[in-house]
Amino acid sequence: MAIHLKLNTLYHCSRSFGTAQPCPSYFNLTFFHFHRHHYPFSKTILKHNSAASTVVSRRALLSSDAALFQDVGATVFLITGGYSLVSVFDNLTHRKIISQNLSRKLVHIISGLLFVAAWPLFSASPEARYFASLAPFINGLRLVVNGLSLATDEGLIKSVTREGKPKELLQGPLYYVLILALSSIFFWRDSPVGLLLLAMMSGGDGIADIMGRKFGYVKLPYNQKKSWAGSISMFTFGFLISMGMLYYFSVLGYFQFDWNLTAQRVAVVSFVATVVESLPTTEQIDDNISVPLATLVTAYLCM
Ligand SMILES: C/C(=C\COP(=O)(O)O)CCC[C@H](C)CCC[C@H](C)CCCC(C)C
Ligand SMILES: Nc1ccn([C@@H]2O[C@H](COP(=O)(O)OP(=O)(O)O)[C@@H](O)[C@H]2O)c(=O)n1
Repeated sequence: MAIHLKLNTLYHCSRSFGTAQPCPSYFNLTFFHFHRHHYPFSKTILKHNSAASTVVSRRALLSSDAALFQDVGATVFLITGGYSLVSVFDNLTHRKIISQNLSRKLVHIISGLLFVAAWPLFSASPEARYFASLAPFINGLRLVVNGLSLATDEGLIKSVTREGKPKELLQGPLYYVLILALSSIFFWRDSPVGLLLLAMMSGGDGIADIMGRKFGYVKLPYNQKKSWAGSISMFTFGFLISMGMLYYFSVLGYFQFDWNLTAQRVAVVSFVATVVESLPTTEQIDDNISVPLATLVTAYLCM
């Protein structure tokens, strides 16, 4: 009789615990399935395996608890951070230190980039991505409740809308947080596509607005509402932020890149996203949908 040890879910948590060790997903604890085969095995070996499996299962349970606490802590940090960010910019707008438009754009840039930068705080458990998505989903709920005027959070409305109308929360800001949530679920730390998508939406598109409003005297020939300064800024900063994000995650061990090839590919992705953002289609489709979509398709085709 042979013992065939089948571990249900084993996840190597190199980062979370500093050493590569088996770490099960906490909701999908490792269940040891013993399949008895008809091979001669002495009781001693059976006892040894049984004792060993008890040790491993205890360690697995401990590491799964640690992973759960780690993910809950990181989620609380993100949610708290999101609320704090909005209230800081509400304060700055209220005290007229910055304009409402600049406040919205800085929240647009900072929230998305810090959200992604915080992904390594989560454990290596398969469920970690869902915990991370809670922060944008909870903010989305907040945007819907205030956008439908079921509640009135003046600070939120002032710091993330153009004209201070609650209904505005149901457009750009809501699409934005939904893209954050979906990117963490479908791409997470497993694919550079999600990083590029958020770098272009948060960093590139956000900076295009700031630079375009400030220096956008020369308009684009095909779109009088957008300018060369805005688009060139989107391409340049979108590229740099994307490369910075890829470098950050590669230093943490999530990816390894051929940087020359990657730079060329990211340049193509940034260019396509910039062209899409410059098109006169904002009335039909929000930039917070068109830019991530263009980035996603181009990154899939060339990354
Ligand atoms: C203002 C925003 C989008 C509007 O975009 P646009 O219409 O100008 O193109 C961003 C809305 C952000 C949201 C209210 C808060 C999101 C917080 C995020 C999920 C978590 C950030 C955590 C970090 C540690 C600060
Ligand atoms: N490529 C771009 C993007 C924005 N902008 C400037 O930024 C303003 C807001 O751009 P937008 O309509 O894309 O703003 P959001 O939809 O991102 O909030 C535009 O009206 C332009 O003044 C630009 O000049 N060039």
